[in-house]
Amino acid sequence: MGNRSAKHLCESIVPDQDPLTSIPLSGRIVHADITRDFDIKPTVLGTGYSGAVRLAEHKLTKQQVAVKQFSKHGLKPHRLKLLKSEVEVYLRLDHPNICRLLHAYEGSRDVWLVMELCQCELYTRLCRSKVYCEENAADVMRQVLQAINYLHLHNIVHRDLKLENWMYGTSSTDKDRLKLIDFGFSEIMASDDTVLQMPCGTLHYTSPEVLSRSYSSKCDLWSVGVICYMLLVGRPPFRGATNSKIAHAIMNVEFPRDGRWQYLSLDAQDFIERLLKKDVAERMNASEALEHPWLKARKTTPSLDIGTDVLKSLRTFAQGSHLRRAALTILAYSLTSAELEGLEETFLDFDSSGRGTISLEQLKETMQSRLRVSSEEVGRIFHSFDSQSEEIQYTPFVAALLETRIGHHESKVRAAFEAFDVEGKGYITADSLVHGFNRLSKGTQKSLSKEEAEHWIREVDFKGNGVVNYTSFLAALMGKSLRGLPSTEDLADHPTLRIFDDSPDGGRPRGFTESFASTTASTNTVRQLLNDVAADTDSDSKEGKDGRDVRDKDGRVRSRSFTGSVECAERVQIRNMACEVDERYFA
Ligand SMILES: Nc1ncnc2c1ncn2[C@@H]1O[C@H](COP(=O)(O)OP(=O)(O)OP(=O)(O)O)[C@@H](O)[C@H]1O
Repeated sequence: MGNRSAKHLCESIVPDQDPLTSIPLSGRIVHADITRDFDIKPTVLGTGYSGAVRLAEHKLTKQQVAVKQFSKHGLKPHRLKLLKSEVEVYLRLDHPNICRLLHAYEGSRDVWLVMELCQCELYTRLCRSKVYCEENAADVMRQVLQAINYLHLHNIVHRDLKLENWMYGTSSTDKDRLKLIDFGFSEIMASDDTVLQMPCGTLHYTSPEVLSRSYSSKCDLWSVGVICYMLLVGRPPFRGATNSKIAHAIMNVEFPRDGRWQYLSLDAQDFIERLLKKDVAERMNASEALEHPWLKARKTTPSLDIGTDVLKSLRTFAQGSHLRRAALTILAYSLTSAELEGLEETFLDFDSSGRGTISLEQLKETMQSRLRVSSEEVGRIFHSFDSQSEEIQYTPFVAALLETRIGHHESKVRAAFEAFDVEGKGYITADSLVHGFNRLSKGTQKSLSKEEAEHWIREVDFKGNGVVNYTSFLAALMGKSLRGLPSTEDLADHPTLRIFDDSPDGGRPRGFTESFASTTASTNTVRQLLNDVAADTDSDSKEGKDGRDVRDKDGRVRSRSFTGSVECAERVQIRNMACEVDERYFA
């Protein structure tokens, strides 16, 4: 026994590789103790089978999150299997109606799931209001089914759907957005027709076939029917004084159609009846339920603001550099629903079929009909997402819409930069990109060749010194149109100015314009330096005066180095290039 516990203690629960994103540097998976980054507060947000879920705060950003902790110590094999499955499933999920898993930490003894902080349970709201009107209940059911449809289309069965496992978001626009939590009994099925046997869930919500130990993902639709009945009628459909009486009612008794039931619309009654079918073949699946007239009649018309701003962002994303796309995606994965405010709606507007992902066909349909974009351009935008499947997932999609919000997330932008700056040098190089990507990428995840990495750097390296510092990174993320550098072969015909720090440690010279960012004083300093360069005051370099070029022995224009004025002691190097410093950037 002792040996077995020791073995389980060593077993890794959190995978090395993020199953959700093709970008290995997302930072969602952390093999370290959570206390390195978060302070766990004494506040208990809720308690369940696995223990307390607590409030925690990020040490640097002060962001508040919900943390579920599991001890790996002495777990029985079936608990270990469930825990692994919970982590594996949760890491794959990316949908506006699923509580966002921001990080999975694993230390030597514990695993921590760091989730966005939700506000209150659907259960609590129902207890307060006793019953939901049909309008509100239909809104809840649509959100519930969107999440379930997404899970089932990805061959995931939840197996514990109940009022307590749906929570509302925290922000003002998010307060009516439902989020599914708790994937403790979820399982990834090998295929659509996998037959499951393990009895699990919460009895009041459990389907007859789960009790008979032979079931499919349709068991979730039964639980959805129970939730809907409870919202509209105010009590569970299958009752009994003991567990065996409840189980008997589920297996053999029709649910009661008295009390509030009689006052429900025929559509609402039909909706519940089609979900609470004991015969699985007759029960609606999630996409059929989403098409039911009771929900269809209430579907809000798509918002009209899929407009030019969305189109502009999608275009900038598609035309932007690879580094920008990857960095925005990493940033989006680190944001909570509250921080993505408004963008969820845009995604759901595009996702007209309720799949929880956007296919090329869907993107075409929406962009051609509502934005009048050509089919070719939609194709270009779609392929810029570089998706591994034939669909765009939720977070990469909203990443494309983030450009106007970069300024709101300074600390997270910095974290995204640090993810690329693998060696912590303060700038990103092609080598650090290759190292970062290839250290973590295995199998399906993207690996990066040196050539590709150099190309990524060149696309945003407006200073032309082969590295990307934080200022350039930030500018690139904000979609500032910094002029791209010519390829090295064109340099002789396309003069550029490069300004370098004196590099006393003999290290690689680094563009110092980063410290000038966006102040008038900085602009003036740059201008001063440019003037010094133009005046060419270096007494050792007579050849360069009067506009004459310095040439090497083959007659090619040569770089000149000299020291500027006394006030500007930095060393300035001129290459045979025109100034590529983007004036707008310093304005
Ligand atoms: N992201 C969150 N934000 C705020 N509170 C949360 C969050 N996640 C969970 N909680 C609270 O913690 C409670 C327990 O969480 P959860 O259901 O995930 O744990 P569990 O141990 O798997 O529970 P169960 O016994 O239902 O299986 C929830 O009912 C809820 O009140």
